[in-house]
Amino acid sequence: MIKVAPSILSADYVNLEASIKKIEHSADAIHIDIMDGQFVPSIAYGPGWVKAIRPITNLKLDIHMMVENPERFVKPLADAGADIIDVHKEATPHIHRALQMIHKAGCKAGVVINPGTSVESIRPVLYLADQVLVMTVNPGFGGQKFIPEMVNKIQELSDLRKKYGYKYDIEIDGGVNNHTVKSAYKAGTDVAVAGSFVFDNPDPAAQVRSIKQATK
Ligand SMILES: O=C(CO)[C@H](O)[C@H](O)COP(=O)(O)O
Ligand SMILES: [Fe+2]
Repeated sequence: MIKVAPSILSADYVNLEASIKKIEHSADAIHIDIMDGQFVPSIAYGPGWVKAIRPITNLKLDIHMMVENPERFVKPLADAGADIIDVHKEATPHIHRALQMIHKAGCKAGVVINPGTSVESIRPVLYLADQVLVMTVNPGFGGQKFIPEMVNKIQELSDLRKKYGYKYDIEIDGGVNNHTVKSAYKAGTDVAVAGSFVFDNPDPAAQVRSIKQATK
């Protein structure tokens, strides 16, 4: 069964703790999107939020940095209590160094690729990755439509993992619901991020369970 990391980009910002408590027993991690208004048009969250969220849940915190030169925020995020830090290949000329910095800071390291970026382009750093996040929408906003063509990349990553014994988890983010998750799971996805499908509903925990149920 797939693991689910609800994205709090779609949660109730004023009652964030209550939103988190609703999914705490059905989810496997919390996905926190950090947006800088440069790499993506929106602005969202930051290390201060991670620090505030850390003590209110035991769930792992999966931090998706949509930030130019993400190296700047690795240490502040690790100090704030991040478990996994995901950096975009497109956001730095030094993706290898960024992943090394994340490990040095004591966190798991994720590499993220946009819909327009190939698996081939991150081949040289796959041996360093604890997670590969395949964007299934263009980053920056919740509530967009899943791009089915991205499933080929999941298959490619799954094949490479098998062939070379890599240890990364494959995560997807964007437009995930209890239908779109099916083909992605079949191709080898381990973790599904879901924002609007989970939180734009009066029963977020049931939504998380329905994603899991769809992959049983
Ligand atoms: O990184 C993201 C957008 O850039 C998000 O994680 C986003 O919250 C996904 O939302 P949805 O499940 O509604 O597509
Ligand atoms: Fe995300």
